[in-house]
Amino acid sequence: MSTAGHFDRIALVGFGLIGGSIARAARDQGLAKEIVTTARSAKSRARVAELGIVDRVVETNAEAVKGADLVILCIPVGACGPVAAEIAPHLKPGVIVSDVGSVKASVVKDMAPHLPGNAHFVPAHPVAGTENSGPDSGFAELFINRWCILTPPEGTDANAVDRLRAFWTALGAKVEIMTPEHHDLVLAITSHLPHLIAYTIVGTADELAQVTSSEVIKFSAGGFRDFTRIAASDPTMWRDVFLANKEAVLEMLGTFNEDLSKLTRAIRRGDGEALFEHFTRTRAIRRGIVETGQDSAVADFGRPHEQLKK
Ligand SMILES: NC(=O)C1=CN([C@@H]2O[C@H](COP(=O)(O)OP(=O)(O)OC[C@H]3O[C@@H](n4cnc5c(N)ncnc54)[C@H](O)[C@@H]3O)[C@@H](O)[C@H]2O)C=CC1
Ligand SMILES: O=C(O)C(=O)Cc1ccc(O)cc1
Repeated sequence: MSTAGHFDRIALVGFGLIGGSIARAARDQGLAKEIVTTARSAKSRARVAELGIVDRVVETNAEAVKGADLVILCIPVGACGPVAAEIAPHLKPGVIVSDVGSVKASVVKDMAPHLPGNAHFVPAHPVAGTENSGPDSGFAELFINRWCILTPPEGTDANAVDRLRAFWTALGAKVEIMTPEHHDLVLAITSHLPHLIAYTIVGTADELAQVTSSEVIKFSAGGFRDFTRIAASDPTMWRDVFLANKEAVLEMLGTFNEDLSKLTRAIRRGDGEALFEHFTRTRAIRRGIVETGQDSAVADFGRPHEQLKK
């Protein structure tokens, strides 16, 4: 089939938020003759079958990938290496193998050694998501107007990269290519550190002696409420992200702590000028994001398709 972004058989290993969203969008856009997915427990297989989005739901990853032209691992980054080893003997020659992990260098390092020479490995990260997980959490519009970053290792077949780019474009995403290392540095500051800060502050508020938990809930209308959404994100996924992107996160955390110390000092010294100057600069950054339409990734979760396109 030569239609851009189309594959005869797509195998999704993992049917959670991202796997389920890819399945819904690919089906809506007619991007595959057949979509197969893995669901490991009998309960989740029954649920995925009931949803009626994919053509087949199977128990093992080996069975899912057999005969597939595009295989996408939609599982926590820590599971990508072992799953690559598990599926390798069952891959069709010429298959494109990809993933959706939030960290890229570790996924490349963990997966690449297991994949056969006749498979094309094109790692990907759709920079789009929510705090929800599981088979019911996905939606077809998730990737519309969001970035999807591809990090193909040097020497990857250009045609395979083009085909995966066309696939993500057909799902509604804007595609950019960069190295895994650069991806991990950028995402450490734009995604991983914000999640760590949210996990920290919600935990801190929960442990306060002077303020009760019921007061925290009652008066959470300010910034705290936004942090609680992020801090509700999947624990397995985020444990793996911080273990896998350790170096870049620690580097960004060092800079963050220095900047936090500067603001702490300004508050202690009553330096209103320093605070005002800092807040003015950050307000301009937010306004720049809004003007270029980049804020929708945060603001649009859960909105119906028609609103998302506006
Ligand atoms: N949640 C988000 O907002 C985003 C997540 N990502 C990345 O997408 C990947 C998947 O995340 P979600 O879909 O959110 O998670 P999820 O928790 O909704 O789904 C993950 C699925 O993988 C399955 N799974 C785990 N280990 C497996 C294995 N060894 N074999 C087969 N299935 C296995 C789980 O049973 C579950 O169904 C992660 O690597 C994450 O970093 C990327 C962009 C956004
Ligand atoms: O829920 C949110 O605000 C997110 O930031 C979603 C998200 C989580 C992980 C990613 O790698 C990309 C996007």
